[in-house]
Amino acid sequence: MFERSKKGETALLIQPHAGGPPDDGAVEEFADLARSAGATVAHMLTARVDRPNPATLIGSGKLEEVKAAADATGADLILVNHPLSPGQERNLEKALERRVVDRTGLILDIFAQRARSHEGKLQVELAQLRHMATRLVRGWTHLERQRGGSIGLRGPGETQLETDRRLLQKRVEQLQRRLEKVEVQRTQMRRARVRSELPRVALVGYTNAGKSTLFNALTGADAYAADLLFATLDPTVRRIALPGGSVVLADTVGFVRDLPHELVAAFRSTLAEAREADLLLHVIDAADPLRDERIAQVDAVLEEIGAGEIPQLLVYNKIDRIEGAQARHDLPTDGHDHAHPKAARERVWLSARDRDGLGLLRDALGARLGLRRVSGEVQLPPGAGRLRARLHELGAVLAEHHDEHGWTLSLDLAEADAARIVAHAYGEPLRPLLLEGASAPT
Ligand SMILES: Nc1nc2c(ncn2[C@@H]2O[C@H](COP(=O)(O)OP(=O)(O)OP(=O)(O)O)[C@@H](O)[C@H]2O)c(=O)[nH]1
Repeated sequence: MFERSKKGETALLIQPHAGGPPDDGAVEEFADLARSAGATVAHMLTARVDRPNPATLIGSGKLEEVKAAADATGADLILVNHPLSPGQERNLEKALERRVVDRTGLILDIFAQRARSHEGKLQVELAQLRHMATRLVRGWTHLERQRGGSIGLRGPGETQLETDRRLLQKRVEQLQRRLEKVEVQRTQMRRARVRSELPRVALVGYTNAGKSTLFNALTGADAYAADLLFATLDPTVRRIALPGGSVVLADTVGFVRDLPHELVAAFRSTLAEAREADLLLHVIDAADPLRDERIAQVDAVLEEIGAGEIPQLLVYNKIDRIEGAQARHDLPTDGHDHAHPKAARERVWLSARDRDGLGLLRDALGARLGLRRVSGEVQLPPGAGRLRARLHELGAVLAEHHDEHGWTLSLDLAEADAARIVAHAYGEPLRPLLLEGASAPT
């Protein structure tokens, strides 16, 4: 649905900052975002804005400097790492004679490129239209047409910009109705999963940390992973089998620092996967020099979406990129380190790409979720053929004996599977039989 520009645009980046020196991490992250949208970064400028200019955000001297740098580097797009009002955006475009896109516009563009599911596409289109609606005012210069640019205009942009507000409003309403329907379906699916009583685990983490790669490694699914930001836009949900039973694993959207509020709202149903999880697997790029900052930024977003209190297991991924690093499992430390309050959290160090350390993660997950195995003997009446077949399918049958009363089965299986199969599919009476003979958890 969303086409990438054939030829990458050349962008000049502006990093506004107040007081003190500019934050290098923020500048680098913004450059990553720009590249992720398909732009070539020609130049970066910082601009001190202690007292933001209401018309153009940056002062007139800086504006001249930006214009000169843009001319010298042949930049055809200006990206500003700060929210711009529609008026500021317009004034800057006029002064710089180039298209200007703010941070939210850039992130929306990336989301538009990466949306995979029907719901994800609807969510992005709605967020883009809302962002755009405020900019549809008289005097729009349509610079993008003359210059053939595309960042910030992909998705619905090309056609909707030329329509009037009434049409835009109609489309917004239509999208809202469709989304409501999809959200109802998603909620029903989630409820069904809750009823299945399986523990729910959600992968969260800074964008590009390796969530999709880990999801694929754990599920064997061939979901899309790319060395670009936001490869994951739509959560993929799968059941995975652990030694002590099954859990439901959800992949979620990659987080960035200061996720624009429009996007948090647009992705509320997607983010609900994280909010409603029993445990979060917080995936971290262990080789990222800014990894501690990233952890704090993800924690801040989790806090914002109401998932701040959900227990986490930290997964330090990409150990193959750290010399001498080996897969390992650090149990949570009891002593509370005040300088690093999060230092006490449980961690697993692994490489999702090389599938190194996955066993440690599976065991840690099982232990953390209290997954246990049960074993014992159970007698099945002759009519319980389906249950017997199901138990065989699960590999739960160690031995069996058949006589005129039916089957006597010697079983070993996950407690959750036992409870689920027996209680839900075949009626309560069989449950005590199985659990009576249960051995101590392994
Ligand atoms: N060296 C190395 N690279 C990895 C590892 N895991 C993932 N990657 C790479 O990191 C990049 C990002 O991986 P993804 O799985 O798409 O990351 P993500 O967290 O899902 O990204 P978003 O969707 O942007 O949030 C890809 O190029 C992966 O191949 C790893 O263990 N080692």
